[in-house]
Amino acid sequence: MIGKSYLSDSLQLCPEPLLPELGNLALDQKEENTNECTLPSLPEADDSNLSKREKRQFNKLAMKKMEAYRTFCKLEGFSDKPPFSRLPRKTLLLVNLGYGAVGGADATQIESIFSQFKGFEKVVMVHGKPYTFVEFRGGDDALIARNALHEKQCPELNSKVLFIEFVNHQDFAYLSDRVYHNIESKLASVSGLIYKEDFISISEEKDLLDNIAYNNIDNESQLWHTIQNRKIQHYKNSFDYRKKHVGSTELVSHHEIPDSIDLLIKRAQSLYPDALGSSIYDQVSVQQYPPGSGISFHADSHTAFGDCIFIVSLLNPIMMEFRHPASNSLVCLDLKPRSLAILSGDARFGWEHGIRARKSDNIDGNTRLRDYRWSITIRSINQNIFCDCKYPALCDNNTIYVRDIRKSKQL
Ligand SMILES: O=C(O)CCC(=O)C(=O)O
Ligand SMILES: [Fe+2]
Repeated sequence: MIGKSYLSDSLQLCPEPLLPELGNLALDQKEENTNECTLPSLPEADDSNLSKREKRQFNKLAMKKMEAYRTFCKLEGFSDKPPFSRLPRKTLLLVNLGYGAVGGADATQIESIFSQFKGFEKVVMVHGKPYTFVEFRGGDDALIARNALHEKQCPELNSKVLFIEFVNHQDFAYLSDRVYHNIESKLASVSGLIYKEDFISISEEKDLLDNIAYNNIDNESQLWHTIQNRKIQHYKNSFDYRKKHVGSTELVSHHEIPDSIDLLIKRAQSLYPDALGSSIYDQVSVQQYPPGSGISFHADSHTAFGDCIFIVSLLNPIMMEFRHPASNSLVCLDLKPRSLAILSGDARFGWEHGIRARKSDNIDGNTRLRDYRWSITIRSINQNIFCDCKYPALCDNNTIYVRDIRKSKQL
């Protein structure tokens, strides 16, 4: 299936693309002091060979295209710079085709169009939005599909003309994942990541919330730090977020690890002895995430902490994402309340993890509003303050700061 060009042969003599860079040009030019993408005046169809009818057709389409691009930018909040790429990317954005678009289509229809192209992976529709994302295995595959369909009439869609752009999938949370048929295959794609639901019971969760998490949260006691809108409390050993290290004396928490958290450590160690070993887990951070808050992508300091980190989630679910700079992969893991996530091996050292600061998560195409979520992150201390992993991009072993600490401790 190759779409027919939407205009007559005479117009096809125009240099490609037919609507030259309208979208990109339009969206690159932002007027100062407005939140909206502003678009330049429409290009004139000035080919003197064109009939009046063809000129009208051209202008009508140019107008439609501009409106679709503007709507997309507005709905996605790209007021500064639209996320379109001039280079081929594995993700295509169908700017004017979605649930809410005029002449909209459903996922099956779109899938049947794109699955005819090599490398097609999946269609991601966004509820209530007039655009759709289509993922391919790679940019080269996506390029072939775009060349065949962009600005062409699509016979399967009542001859609708599609406008298609490349986007970087990491700019859109709901694009992040590849297709995983089950949670096991998803976990297998992030080596060293272990995930277990119902790690604690409902009554244990309630006890942890009442006695540890809610404890003094509204009281501006010294114990709580606020970073990126989330509240943090440390036990036993504190973490200095500015220096990205443990051990800064003014921040050392003098609070012992409560028994109820100690119990979690023992349980996790007995369930996963291979991953957690017999290390001493003596750095605990309790964190509250109000809706809209998150934690930037990061790999926990390699030189501050030991080989394994684990996270117990409480109260409400949240989407955590894992990003692998070496392969540009992104994997989403919906962390359910009462679950346990263990980051060991590659998941600990070679992947970054993070939680986007937003008010909802997209779960299988549905928007789920966020609510308050708590977490307990448990780590051991890397006593040597040294790391020889194979991920220099994520490793702090050679930073001047870490070298200085080693020197000062004569390590
Ligand atoms: O709250 C979480 O689930 C993750 C926390 C985390 O990654 C960290 O504190 O380093
Ligand atoms: Fe972390």
